[in-house]
Amino acid sequence: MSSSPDNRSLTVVVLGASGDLAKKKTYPALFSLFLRDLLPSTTIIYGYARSHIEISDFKKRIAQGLKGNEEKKQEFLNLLHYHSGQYDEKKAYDEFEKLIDAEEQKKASSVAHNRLFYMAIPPSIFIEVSIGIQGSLLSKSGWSRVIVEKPFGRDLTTSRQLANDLGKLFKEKDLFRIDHYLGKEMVQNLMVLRFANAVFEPLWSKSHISSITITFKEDIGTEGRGGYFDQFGIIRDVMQNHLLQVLSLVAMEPPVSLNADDITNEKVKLLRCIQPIKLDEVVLGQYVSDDSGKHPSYTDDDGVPKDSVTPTYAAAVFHINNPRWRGMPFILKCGKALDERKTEVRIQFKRPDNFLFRDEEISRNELVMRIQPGEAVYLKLLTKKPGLENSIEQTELDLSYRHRFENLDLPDAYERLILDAIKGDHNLFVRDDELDVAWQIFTPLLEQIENLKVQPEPYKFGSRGPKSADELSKKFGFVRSLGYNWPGNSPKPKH
Ligand SMILES: NC(=O)C1=CN([C@@H]2O[C@H](COP(=O)(O)OP(=O)(O)OC[C@H]3O[C@@H](n4cnc5c(N)ncnc54)[C@H](OP(=O)(O)O)[C@@H]3O)[C@@H](O)[C@H]2O)C=CC1
Ligand SMILES: O=C1O[C@H](COP(=O)(O)O)[C@@H](O)[C@H](O)[C@H]1O
Repeated sequence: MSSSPDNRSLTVVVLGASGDLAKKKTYPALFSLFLRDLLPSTTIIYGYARSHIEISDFKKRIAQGLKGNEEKKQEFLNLLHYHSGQYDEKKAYDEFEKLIDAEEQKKASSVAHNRLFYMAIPPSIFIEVSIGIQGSLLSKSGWSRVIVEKPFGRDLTTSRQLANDLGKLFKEKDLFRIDHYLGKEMVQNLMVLRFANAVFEPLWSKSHISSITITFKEDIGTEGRGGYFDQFGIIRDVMQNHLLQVLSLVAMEPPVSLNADDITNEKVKLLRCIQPIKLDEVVLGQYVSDDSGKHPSYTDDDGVPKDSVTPTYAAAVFHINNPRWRGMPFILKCGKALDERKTEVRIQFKRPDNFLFRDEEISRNELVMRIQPGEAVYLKLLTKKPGLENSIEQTELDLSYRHRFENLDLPDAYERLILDAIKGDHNLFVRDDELDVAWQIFTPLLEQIENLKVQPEPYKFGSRGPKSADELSKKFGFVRSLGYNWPGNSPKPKH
C-alpha cells in the first residue's frame, strides 16, 4: 500500500456493513483500491451495523464479493474490523469511537487521522446515523467526509428536508452524494468525446440530430429488493438520477473549465430548461411471469403487494427549451426484467438532404455510446457494398474497448468514486442544487402518476418491455434500422 501523500492515516467506516450494497459494491471497491496500491498503508476499515456478526463470519461474508489473488484477499481481510451497535444511541457511537481511536493509535499514533464515512444504509436512517457521526465519530485531527447513497428523498419536499437536515450536520464540501453512473468509464468519456473532438460538436444539435435515446435495460428483476423498490419505482430508482445525469452530460453546453463547479453549473442550467414531462408522453410497465413460468412476476417478490401498480419500466420524452435542442426529443427508457442488460446513448441523425439515393436505401446514421456491458462507441453509417454490385450496405466505425485497448482493466464505478472522495474531489458527485432541480422535473409527474393510480402495462419477463414504448419512440421520430445488428453484440458480453 502507498504511504499517504499528506502523511495522514485513513479510516473508512462503513455504516450498514451487514447489508447488500456493502458486500456487493463498497468492500469490493475498497479491495480494488487496495490491489492498485491506492490506499494509505495506515488504512483501517471498520464496519458498523446492528447485526451481531463474529468478525470471522463477517470476513467470510465480505470475501464472497472479492475477486482476485488469494494472498492479497487475505491481506485485505486483515484490515477489516466490525462492530455491532444501534443507529440511534449516542452511547453506542461513543463506544464505537473508542474502538476506532484505539485502532488508529495502534496503527499510526503520530499522524493526523482522516475518516471517511460510507452510509450503506436505507434512507430512513440517514439522519439518525448522521447525528451519530456528528456527535461522536468525527476525526479530531484530520478531515471527516461522508458518502451518502441514493435515494436522496422521494420527491422535492422530502429531498429538500433531507438536504436541510444533512446541511445542518455537515458542510457541503464534506458531503459526497453518490450517483454511481457518474463513475462509469463511458459516462466520463462523454465530455471528452463531445469537447475534445472537432468532428462532433458542429453536428451536436437539433439541426442535424433527429432524436437522442438513453436506454437502461436490466435482464434481472427486483430479486429480493422488492420491499425497497415498491416504495420508489423505476422512475425514482434509475431515471431521476442515473439517466438524468447521462442526459445532462450529453446535452449541456461546454463548461467554462473542467472544474467540478463549472461542470455542475452547466448541468443545472440545462436541467432548468427541461419542460414539464407530459403524462401522455410517458409509458409505464410492470413485468409479469414469462410463458415458461421460470421467472416470477414483480408482484411475486417479497414485500411487494399483489395489487402494486409500481412501474418496473418507464419511457418518457423530454423536451429541452434552449436554442440547441428546442423541438428535438430526448427519449429516456429504463426497465427491469428485460431481454438484455444494456445501457447506452443513441444519437440518431437526420436523413441526409439529397436526392441521389432512394428513401428505402437510406437508413439513419447513429452514434452509439455503449455504457455497459462492453464499453464501446460506434457510428452506424452507409457504405457501398464491396464488389461489383452498386448497392448500399449499413456498417459501422467501431471503437470497442475490449478490441482497441489491450489488457483493459477498467475500474468499477464505486472504486473511482471512493477514491475521489478520499482525494476530496467532488467532480463526480451530485451537488445539492443539481439534486433539487432533478426533483423539480420529476415530482409533478410522479404525483400525477400516483394520484391517478396509473396502471402500468404488463410485459413479459425477458421481453423488450411494453409495446407502447416502441410506439412512443416511433411517434417522436425514431426510425429503427431493420436487419442491422452491431457485431459487438455477439458473442454476448458477460455481466
Ligand atoms: N443494494 C444495491 O444494489 C444498491 C443500494 N443502494 C442504496 O444503498 C443503501 C444501502 O443499500 P442496501 O445495502 O441494499 O440496503 P440493505 O437493506 O441491505 O441495508 C443495509 C443495512 O442497513 C440495516 N438496515 C436495513 N433496514 C433497516 C431499517 N429499517 N432500520 C435500521 N437499519 C436497517 C441492516 O443492517 P443491520 O440490521 O445489521 O443494522 C442492513 O444490513 C440504500 O440507500 C440503497 O438505496 C444504491 C444503489 C444500489
Ligand atoms: O442504482 C441502481 O442501479 C442498479 C444498476 O446499476 P448498474 O451499475 O448495474 O447498471 C439497479 O439495479 C438498481 O435498481 C438501482 O438502485
